Amino acid sequence: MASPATKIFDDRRQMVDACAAWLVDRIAQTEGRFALALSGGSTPKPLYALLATPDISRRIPWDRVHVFWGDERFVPADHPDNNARMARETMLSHVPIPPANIHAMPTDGEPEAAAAAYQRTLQDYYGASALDPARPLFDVNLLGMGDDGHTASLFPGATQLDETAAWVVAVRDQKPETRITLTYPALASARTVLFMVEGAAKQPALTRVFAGDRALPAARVHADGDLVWYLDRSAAPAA
Ligand SMILES: O=C1O[C@H](COP(=O)(O)O)[C@@H](O)[C@H](O)[C@H]1O
Repeated sequence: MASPATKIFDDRRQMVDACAAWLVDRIAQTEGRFALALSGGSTPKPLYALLATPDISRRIPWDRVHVFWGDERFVPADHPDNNARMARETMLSHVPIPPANIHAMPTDGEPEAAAAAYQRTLQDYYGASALDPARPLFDVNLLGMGDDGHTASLFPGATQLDETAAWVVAVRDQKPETRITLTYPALASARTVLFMVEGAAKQPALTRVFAGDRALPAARVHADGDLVWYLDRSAAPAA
């Protein structure tokens, strides 16, 4: 990876504060609809909770914000592992976002059909079935990274890493649950891709990602616009 923009914070609190402030500004500076792709897992929870606090939430024009997900565990919407449930509980149910602006991944029926349905949702929003790098799908795509270097539900060695046509695919070979994930072309279609990574457990993988080790899925993410890493000091790559 060629010199990613990296911001390193002393701790998680500082990282989350900075990320929220940046996001609020970015939404304010954007005219019309604002498409925000969310990640799941544990890392973004404090960010979502902060965005829902009255002081921050009132500065966000929620009626203009549309939320999507980069990936989802294929479990019922009320399951504790459901990424959209986490975002609803920490943020979306506490802010005045119109329900029609919440575009969760479906998790019923067959995973492949659900992935195809979500691709149609994205294409309807985008207004085209082919991505144009000059007109990104997302204003901001928030991503996380697992200890093994996975991002969204793109895991090391998975066949989905090679997908170049579909925007959304099913991931059947991960345990314990099947997943749905955006593919690299869709993840890249963003004015800003912002990774948030925290904790010493991620430092070894992050060191490899920053060294350009393409075996780790996070290392292969590009952005049509900017790609930025927000890290806490314990996750920061070894020099
Ligand atoms: O499984 C997932 O893991 C990654 C990283 O999660 P974290 O708990 O280590 O923060 C997350 O970005 C992804 O959305 C999620 O489905």
